Amino acid sequence: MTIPAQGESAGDPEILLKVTGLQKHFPIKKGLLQRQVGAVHAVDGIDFEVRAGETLGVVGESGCGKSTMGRLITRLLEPTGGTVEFEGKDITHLGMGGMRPLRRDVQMIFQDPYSSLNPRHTIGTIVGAPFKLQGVTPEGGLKKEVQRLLSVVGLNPEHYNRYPHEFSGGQRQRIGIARALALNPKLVVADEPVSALDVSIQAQVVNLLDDLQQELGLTYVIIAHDLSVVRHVSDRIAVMYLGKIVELADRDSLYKAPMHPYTKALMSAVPIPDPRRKDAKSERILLRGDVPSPISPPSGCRFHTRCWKATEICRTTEPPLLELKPGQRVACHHPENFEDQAPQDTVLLSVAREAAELVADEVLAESAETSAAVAAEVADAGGAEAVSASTGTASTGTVSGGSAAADGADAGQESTEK
Ligand SMILES: Nc1ncnc2c1ncn2[C@@H]1O[C@H](COP(=O)(O)OP(=O)(O)OP(=O)(O)O)[C@@H](O)[C@H]1O
Repeated sequence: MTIPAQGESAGDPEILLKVTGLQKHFPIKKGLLQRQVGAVHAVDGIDFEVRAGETLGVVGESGCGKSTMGRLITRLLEPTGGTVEFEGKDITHLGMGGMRPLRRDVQMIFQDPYSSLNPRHTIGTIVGAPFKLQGVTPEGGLKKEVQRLLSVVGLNPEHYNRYPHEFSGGQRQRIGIARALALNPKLVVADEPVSALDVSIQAQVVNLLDDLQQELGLTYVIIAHDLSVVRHVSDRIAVMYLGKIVELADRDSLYKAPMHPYTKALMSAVPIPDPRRKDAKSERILLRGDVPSPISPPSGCRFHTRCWKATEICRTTEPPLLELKPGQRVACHHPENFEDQAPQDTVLLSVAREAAELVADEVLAESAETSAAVAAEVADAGGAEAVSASTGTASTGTVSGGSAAADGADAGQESTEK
């Protein structure tokens, strides 16, 4: 599968889904007259595209708006603002009739295989329901097609007449997948498809999704709260925080050199097995507190209340999502592994100083070292970016303000020189 570079033209046939300025504000109503007194800014202006045949992973902590985004792009929810285009057609406000053909092309797999299947229906009825709803009779008859779908997802077609409670969690999720595949969709949105399953079963279901993609040429948007699930299956990853996309990059760039501090924090929460580092002590970035309320999100950069790099500009000015490196978009004034976007702003906010206490010195040092290593690589490639990336190192040193970070920056410098 070849994926074209980012930023291609809007009419690109490779782009299956295009989302522009998408918003969902849930009104908060009070009193007898149910007057609107506020709104939950669940999704607050996001832009991205999904290319045919790719897997876009969407990650972020609970409450960041991932499920709402999934429901908006499958049109299970009506957006408050922005547009959704599917195969170049604006589907943002299509009514029931207009959506009918699209329901075949876009399917959703839900998180909870226990509650998403009707316990009173046999799996034959459940998997066959999409045909009935669309008024389609499959070639060879409904029963035969349902049995074929069951075997495609690795279930015994003879179990056609059994009920959901007779299956394990992993098997039930396979039933959900068979139902989603029934009408041969183009796009499948999977909302936390494995988080309700045992860890040992999770890999099986993720592998099944991967195999089905190869066989059927599916396009996926896979939503997960951490990076461990999407890591192996995604071509690109969007990181969401409080209703916004803060970083969107191809998988390898994101893992090699995350640019948003939030991405870095999410990544440090997932231990990555690396035999070369088996003796190294694993350091983690701890995020203080919960995601702030989406009813009144923080001003400027929404992550500034938990970020160890936050300065005044982060509190006052919202950073736009910019493509700072090819294939890597980030919304940050002081990105990791890259040139500082607001180098004049060096005084840390007090919240950032407190957050830095939670970020181990070793992490800050390692952060500086990675920045320098990336700078060296870019320099090897002969890009002018090298200069900026080393400035990024300096910025990490500035942020921590401590000697450890300065040492880290030095260590990084050393590794650049080597
Ligand atoms: N129907 C609704 N009415 C009001 N608020 C809602 C509604 N659905 C979601 N929200 C709120 O919108 C915000 C985003 O929720 P959403 O479920 O999209 O987040 P999420 O990142 O998917 O989290 P989780 O992984 O916990 O599902 C949350 O604060 C949630 O409480």
